[in-house]
Amino acid sequence: MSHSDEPEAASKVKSAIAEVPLHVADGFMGANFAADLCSFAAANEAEFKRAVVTRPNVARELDLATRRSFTFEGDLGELGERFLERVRGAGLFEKLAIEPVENPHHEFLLSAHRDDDFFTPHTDITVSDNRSFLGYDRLVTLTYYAHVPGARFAGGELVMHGLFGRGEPRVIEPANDRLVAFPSFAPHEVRKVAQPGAPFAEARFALTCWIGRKLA
Ligand SMILES: O=C(O)CCC(=O)C(=O)O
Ligand SMILES: [Fe+2]
Repeated sequence: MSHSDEPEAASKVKSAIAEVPLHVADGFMGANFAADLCSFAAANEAEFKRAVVTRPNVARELDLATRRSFTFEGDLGELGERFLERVRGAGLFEKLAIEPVENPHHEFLLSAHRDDDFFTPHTDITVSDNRSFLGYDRLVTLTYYAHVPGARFAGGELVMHGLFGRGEPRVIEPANDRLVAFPSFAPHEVRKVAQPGAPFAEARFALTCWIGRKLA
């Protein structure tokens, strides 16, 4: 490559990384699974706790200015197995152009966003000072959305941001039975949900599954 090619080559790299890969699959699990997930969440309402955040040197912290929602960190039982079975056959690493990992680690989080809940822009990775907290490096984030028919909520869109503030934000509705997959390093946010007075059972439920590589 001649010296004069460099500026153009550099700008290609920058535009290539401004938009990160994203895969959206509607009807990913089927209506029965979505309904089962909503029933499971409703039956376990008492086990949902205020969501926490991780930051350098702090493994878990309540920070309601950054993240406001409720999360269930217990065992999902057969729902987790059903989900993973479908994920394994879906070629999601390939769809995101990420090298698949042998024997990956999976982590689940079931969340409920209710009235006024949100998650400000963030990435799902841990680096340097907080890398050891999880015991694995997150590579792929999956979010699967479910809510009961007629759930009264507005907002709650997932917004994918370009890297370094570049590119156009991509706005994805949390449609029932929709899967969204993206590299865990991608900045994203959950816009505020509005559902004044709605019961827990009508929350915007999301099953997040992180797939990653175990730390050596
Ligand atoms: O619920 C969503 O749409 C995404 C949640 C999220 O970003 C997370 O749990 O890290
Ligand atoms: Fe996230």
